[in-house]
Amino acid sequence: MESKAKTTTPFIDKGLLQTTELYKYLLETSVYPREAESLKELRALTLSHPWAVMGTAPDAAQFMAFILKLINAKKTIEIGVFTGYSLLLTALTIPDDGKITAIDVDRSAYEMGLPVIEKAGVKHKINFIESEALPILGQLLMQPENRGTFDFAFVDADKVNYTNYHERVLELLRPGGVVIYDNTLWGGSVAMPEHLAPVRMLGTRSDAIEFNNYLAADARVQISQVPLGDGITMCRRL
Ligand SMILES: C[S@@+](CC[C@H](N)C(=O)[O-])C[C@H]1O[C@@H](n2cnc3c(N)ncnc32)[C@H](O)[C@@H]1O
Repeated sequence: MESKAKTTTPFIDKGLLQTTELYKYLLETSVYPREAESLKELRALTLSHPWAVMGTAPDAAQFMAFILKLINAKKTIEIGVFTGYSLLLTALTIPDDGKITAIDVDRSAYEMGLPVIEKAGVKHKINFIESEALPILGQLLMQPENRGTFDFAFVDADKVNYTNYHERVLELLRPGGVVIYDNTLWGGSVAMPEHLAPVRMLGTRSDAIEFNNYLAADARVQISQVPLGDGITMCRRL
């Protein structure tokens, strides 16, 4: 009888980030020494928020700044602002006449980081919209001047909607534009057997697994899964 066992593609194990020490080394050697003072301040301020863990990881953010510069991003959108670490990073990186449409249901967290953003002199680049993201994306798409005009998007909100965001963001991006999704490895739980994954992670774990498979099969984008922070997936619109 034919075996039903799942075949695995042979692979060479180059998984490097196996220890907390290695992650600390990466942060302390390459990330913190190059992190802007205002970003350090915002990160420190955010530690007093009960959901501080939600802030974008500085190593992933540093990579995001690299991409923003590489593609000369000027018109960007962010879904999921929280206290504004990734927002401030984007605002510091794009040119002075660049614009960020930033959407979050929670204005209070944004307001916590706002004094740091103001002090950094980049608030004029930000249009913060307090709302559920999907209706705003729908409104943006109704205006023809927005379609295919965004250089960059960062999506870091409710994972259950990532597929919905992807469909809309792709219509906003210009060809060659980039969207980055955060938390696509969800604490490593995507590769754990379900019974071993912490119960509190199960819902988002299955959202992330579904979304990762969906992106892997999406011929409209070039993708790269980058194991920085909590896992980010970079997609370039073809
Ligand atoms: C992981 S945090 C974002 C972290 C942020 N990028 C940073 O660097 O600190 C997720 C944010 O998404 C927001 N959010 C969750 N669901 C949302 C939705 N449906 N529409 C808009 N924002 C949402 C939450 O209020 C929260 O502030």
